[in-house]
Amino acid sequence: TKSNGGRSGSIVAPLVANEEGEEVQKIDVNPPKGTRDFAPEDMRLRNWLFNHFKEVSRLFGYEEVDYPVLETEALFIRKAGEEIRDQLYCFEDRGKRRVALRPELTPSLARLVIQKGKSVSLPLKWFAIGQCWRYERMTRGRRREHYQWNMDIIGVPQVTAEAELISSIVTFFKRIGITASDVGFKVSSRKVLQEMLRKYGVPETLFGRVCIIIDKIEKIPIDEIKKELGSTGISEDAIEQLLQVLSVKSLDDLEDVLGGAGEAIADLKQLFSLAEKFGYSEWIQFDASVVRGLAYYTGIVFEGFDRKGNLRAICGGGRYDRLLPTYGGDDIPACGFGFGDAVIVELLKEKNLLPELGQEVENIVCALEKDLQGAAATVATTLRSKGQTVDLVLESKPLKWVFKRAARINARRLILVGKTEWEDGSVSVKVLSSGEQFQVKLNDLE
Ligand SMILES: CC(=O)Nc1cnc2ccccc2c1
Repeated sequence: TKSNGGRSGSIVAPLVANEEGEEVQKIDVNPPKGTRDFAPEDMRLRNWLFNHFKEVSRLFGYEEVDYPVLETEALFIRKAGEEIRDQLYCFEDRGKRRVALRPELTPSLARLVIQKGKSVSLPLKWFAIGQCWRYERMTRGRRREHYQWNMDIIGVPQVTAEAELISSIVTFFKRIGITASDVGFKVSSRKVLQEMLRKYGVPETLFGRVCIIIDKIEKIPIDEIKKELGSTGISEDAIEQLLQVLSVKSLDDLEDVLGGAGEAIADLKQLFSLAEKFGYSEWIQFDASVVRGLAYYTGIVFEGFDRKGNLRAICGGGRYDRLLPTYGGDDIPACGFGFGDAVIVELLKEKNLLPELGQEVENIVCALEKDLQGAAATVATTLRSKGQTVDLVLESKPLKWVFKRAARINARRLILVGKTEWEDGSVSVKVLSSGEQFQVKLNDLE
């Protein structure tokens, strides 16, 4: 294979002749850089995963929504220095409009909630599974698209909302065989930072930016973090105190630093007590260093991690009470999470929990001679009308070929349409697992 993954891009593609004998460029049959095809086997795994997402969302009473993958660029323009902004897949369309492929779903949710206005009654519990995009300049071979499952609760200010969201993710993990010894949730609240910044007189307007810088605490050297914080105008002393509070190991220690009166402590205590009631205490731990990399979070934030520490965050979410007003919407509280389709598959591979999903067809129907092709079509249609899945052999093929195909598509039964049987409306059936063979009237076949 060529160094560029077989892409014809820069290397001159071989010339091939078309029907008219003209020399044409062989097209690049690979999908665009950073994107994936879903051939049948991949699509079966994707559907298995998404069906679990949907089943959990239904269990929790959430309604499915969706939005265009294309949005105005303005929906995602935030000045907090987020990576998601630097990698926005944006362009000018033919109408000279600035547009973008969505990098996440939450802004679209906010837009739709505002659009619906008074016509919807709160609280709203919505879920979506949508493809999200990013454009990385020097793509490090990283993907430019992934699918995200989102669940959001709009209109509930209490921490019971965040507690329920975490419960839905725990429910999902349990369904696919992931346990609390495989993964956990780091939980904190951005109100910790908010209260610290207030204590040091740092203007609220810097809140988002400070969070984004601190989210990089494990990705870039601490001196770089301090430098970036300093460049926002925060004093050295305040920076020291901030970083100090982020290394606090327990809620009690946090209470010593913040005092017991603040909302951060109250929220976190309530969340941990609700975790008990939801039955997922063993899944969550307080971790003051969790801030998440999206500017709009304002309260509880959480992220799912693999306890072996080999993988990036599995999922993440939190409260975003100020997002709707930033788009000119009413002051409606909200919280939600995003769960990508990539890391979870890596985790399942590591745990050997990937399901074995083969094609499943009940019947393969085949005419034993050319002029019975119509009869075979009738047999297939009769079975299909009874809800039976049928692979109809569409051209005359030797029996050997039919048996091979039957095995490949994992058919349960082979239905042969032969001349003599068909004269009295019968077909012959071969159960492929047992080899059992019998004749039956078509109308008695189910
Ligand atoms: C592990 C992975 O595929 N991450 C990923 C892939 N594509 C994205 C596209 C948009 C935003 C975030 C993305 C994140």
